[in-house]
Amino acid sequence: MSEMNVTKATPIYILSGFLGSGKTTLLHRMLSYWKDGGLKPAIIMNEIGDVNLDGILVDDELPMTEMLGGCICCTVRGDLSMQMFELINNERPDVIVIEATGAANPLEILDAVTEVSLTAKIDIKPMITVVDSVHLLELHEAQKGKTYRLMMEQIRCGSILIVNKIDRLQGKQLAEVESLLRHLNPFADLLPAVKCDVDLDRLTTMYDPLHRNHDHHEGHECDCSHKNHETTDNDQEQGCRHDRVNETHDHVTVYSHYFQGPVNSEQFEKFIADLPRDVYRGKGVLSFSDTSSRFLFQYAYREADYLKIAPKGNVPDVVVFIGEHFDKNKLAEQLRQLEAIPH
Ligand SMILES: Nc1nc2c(ncn2[C@@H]2O[C@H](COP(=O)(O)OP(=O)(O)OP(=O)(O)O)[C@@H](O)[C@H]2O)c(=O)[nH]1
Repeated sequence: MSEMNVTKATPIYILSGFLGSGKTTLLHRMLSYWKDGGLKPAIIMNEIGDVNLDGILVDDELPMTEMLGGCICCTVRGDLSMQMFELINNERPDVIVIEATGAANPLEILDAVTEVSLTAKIDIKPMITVVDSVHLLELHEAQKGKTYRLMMEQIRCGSILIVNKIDRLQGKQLAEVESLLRHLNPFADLLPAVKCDVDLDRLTTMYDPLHRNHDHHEGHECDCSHKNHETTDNDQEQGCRHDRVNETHDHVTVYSHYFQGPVNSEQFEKFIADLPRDVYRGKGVLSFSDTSSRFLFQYAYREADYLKIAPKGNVPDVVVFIGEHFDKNKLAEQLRQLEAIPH
């Protein structure tokens, strides 16, 4: 067993939410909360532009990695693994919080973050989406455009929805926003707030950390302006897609399994072949009891791929699965059984 297998997993919080919704406001609250609790948080800030104005206000003593000039869900995505690996190894933070750009597609961020599981032991916490309640109501009225579609995506992927800026709502508008959010994402917890002032004890402990909501049929819809997406007549169609999506509130689950020891390759391949259809993505680094090399494992659309690798440093043996509604306890049990087989 490598040393990494016994080190504690670093909790990772992902803050999603549309531009100006209040992510940085929440980030500051979370950082103060952890610091007051004697913990060392680290920050990964992502900006599409080349300057990180939000970062200027972050306490100098806290480790911060700035990923500028692109969106972590697409253009600078490849850098995330390395940056997070270095942050964990060099700074040994107690917790990492990632503030994504408002234009980022949340499932793509999740996919990028799970890649880090292959090099460092991490515990991906439920995604927190900050919703600008006023902006949501406005966009919902129009029900079209990329902004609306991306906001819907961020709402669907959040396990916790912070219903922010309620000071700017009037009359029955809060009830209206809450009902809309419950309709769009019946699985999430709603936390109404002004300036993201929520109970952080609750925020950091609530919910099953491995469950999220998502409909993956939507595909990648990053709204980064630098990617030159054009607004088309299809934007009207996206309003229709939104209705379709509402019928299928799929519940995205991530399961990371850090192996205690090598497993038999044929049995592992059989386990993969028998994976439920609801598991649609897998990746990992594996040591097999019957091969001398280690392997990088990839799984997508029911195709598995194994590539011989010789990773440098303490790379854990791990597999990560992303899917909808699959029973992660069952997968965990099956993998434990594979580990228990004598070789
Ligand atoms: N009225 C009101 N304003 C708020 C609230 N929360 C945040 N703001 C303001 O909204 C603006 C944007 O807040 P940020 O926390 O920077 O939002 P963000 O999501 O990080 O913004 P980007 O980094 O541009 O994506 C700031 O001027 C905040 O002071 C709120 O509950 N009510």
